[in-house]
Amino acid sequence: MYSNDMGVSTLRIAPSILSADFTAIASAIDRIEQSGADWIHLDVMDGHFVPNLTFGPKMVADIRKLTTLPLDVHLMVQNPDISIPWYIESGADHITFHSEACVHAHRAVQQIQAARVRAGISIVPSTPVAAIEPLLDCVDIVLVMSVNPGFGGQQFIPSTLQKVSQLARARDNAGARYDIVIDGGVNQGTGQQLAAAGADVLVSGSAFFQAPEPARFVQALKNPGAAV
Ligand SMILES: O=C(CO)[C@H](O)[C@H](O)COP(=O)(O)O
Ligand SMILES: [Fe+2]
Repeated sequence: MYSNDMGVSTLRIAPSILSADFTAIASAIDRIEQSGADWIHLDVMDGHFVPNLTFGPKMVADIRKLTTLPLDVHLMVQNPDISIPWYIESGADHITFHSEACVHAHRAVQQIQAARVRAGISIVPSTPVAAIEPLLDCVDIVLVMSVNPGFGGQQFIPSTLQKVSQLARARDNAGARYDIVIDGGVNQGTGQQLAAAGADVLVSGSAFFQAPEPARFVQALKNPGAAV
């Protein structure tokens, strides 16, 4: 559920800099900090796993110097085990990689956690939750893609909601501890549905950077249904 005993929202918001102006990254980080958001989501794309390229570990290290907010690195790269050490070194707090891109996913989770970084596993819209079931007792984050990865500003895929409920139920039944993070097409409408289904963290790129008042936007996502 997305509120605690005191009725305070426990939903966390992770703006993605994918929709920021990369020539003005410090001002984008400032916008995120001023908004009251919880994490900064950093989309690393390699042009192979997804048909787009973004940035690498230097950008993550440079952003690390600007903020103490948790840096949530989303690796959309083939064979992430090769590059995981680069992102550990660059100061990431969380490293999430794709199940579809990594043969030895369990080993990659151990590699990340051995560096005291939170480890996440992600699935694209066509991958079922069952594909990552053997990892659910050891990961810190499950990132469910609600669009096909590669680009911001796409439309939310509704079948994601069922995956979120399935993951929330599986966690309760097993006493596991992962955060359920949803990435792609999040806005106030889809955010409300995702919160009700059991999401813990909402990533928002285009909607966050288009919002005229980022702090108001973050509050509205955290408190679905409330007038803010
Ligand atoms: O991983 C991603 C794309 O692959 C981005 O994090 C995601 O798409 C966020 O952008 P938006 O909120 O505009 O959908
Ligand atoms: Fe992402």
